[in-house]
Amino acid sequence: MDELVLETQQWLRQQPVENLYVGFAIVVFTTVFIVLFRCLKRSKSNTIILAGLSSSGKTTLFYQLRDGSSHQGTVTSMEPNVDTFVLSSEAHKKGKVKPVRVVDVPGHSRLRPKLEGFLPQAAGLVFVVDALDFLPNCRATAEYLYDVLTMASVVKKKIPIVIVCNKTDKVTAHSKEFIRKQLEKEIDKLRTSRTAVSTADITDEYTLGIPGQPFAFSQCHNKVSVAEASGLTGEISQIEQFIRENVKA
Ligand SMILES: Nc1nc2c(ncn2[C@@H]2O[C@H](COP(=O)(O)OP(=O)(O)OP(=O)(O)O)[C@@H](O)[C@H]2O)c(=O)[nH]1
Ligand SMILES: [Mg+2]
Repeated sequence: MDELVLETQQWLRQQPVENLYVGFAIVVFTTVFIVLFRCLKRSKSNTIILAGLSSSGKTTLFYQLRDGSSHQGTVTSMEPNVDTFVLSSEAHKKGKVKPVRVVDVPGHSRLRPKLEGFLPQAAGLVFVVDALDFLPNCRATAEYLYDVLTMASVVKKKIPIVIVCNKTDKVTAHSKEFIRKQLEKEIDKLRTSRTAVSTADITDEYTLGIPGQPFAFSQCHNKVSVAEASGLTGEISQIEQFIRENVKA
């Protein structure tokens, strides 16, 4: 060890002083660059998006995440709710807790296009499904989810998605396994009909799954998981876990 230090010192003495300055400058620049790059990367990726059909419970979940209460009596949202806050469940934690920027995109079909504007900054997307009133909305839910899964930024950035079966406080709510299977079946049907129409004119639409195999969420390039929650009673731990996995503290 000592020999190595001596050899290094000798070698350094033999070098022209300019070389040493240049070497030192390179080390400093690289360090600054790495630190800046990390800061920029981090500051970009604390956005979590809530999307899903109207009435699925996004705004209720938004308030539950922020305030720990459901603010009884939400109405259909006409504008996205955007706020940056420390999750209510983490507010008591001492030390540094990273705030999360949560965007609640209204489910009304005319307001849905606003989703695309938020996607480039998204660290994760929570797709909220009404597990109570699921069957009549199954097709519409699958269509919206299909659109989300084939959006260019979701595919290219591999944005992780959690499908949240909400309203599980009611006994008649469907299980997450049932909802997952129904959505996979419905997306499988959509895949066949949509690729038949599109091939030529829609260029930025990505095809889903593996051709010739029934569609499953596990075939997506981004991580797609399924969870349960109740925005009304505050059972949102699975959503909080998803947020913490994707917005590092
Ligand atoms: N039982 C039950 N009802 C819920 C739950 N979450 C929301 N609701 C009810 O569902 C209705 C719609 O909730 P919102 O949060 O306004 O739905 P949204 O997804 O924001 O709807 P848009 O703003 O139209 O896109 C409200 O009457 C809520 O009280 C839940 O976990 N359980
Ligand atoms: Mg709303």
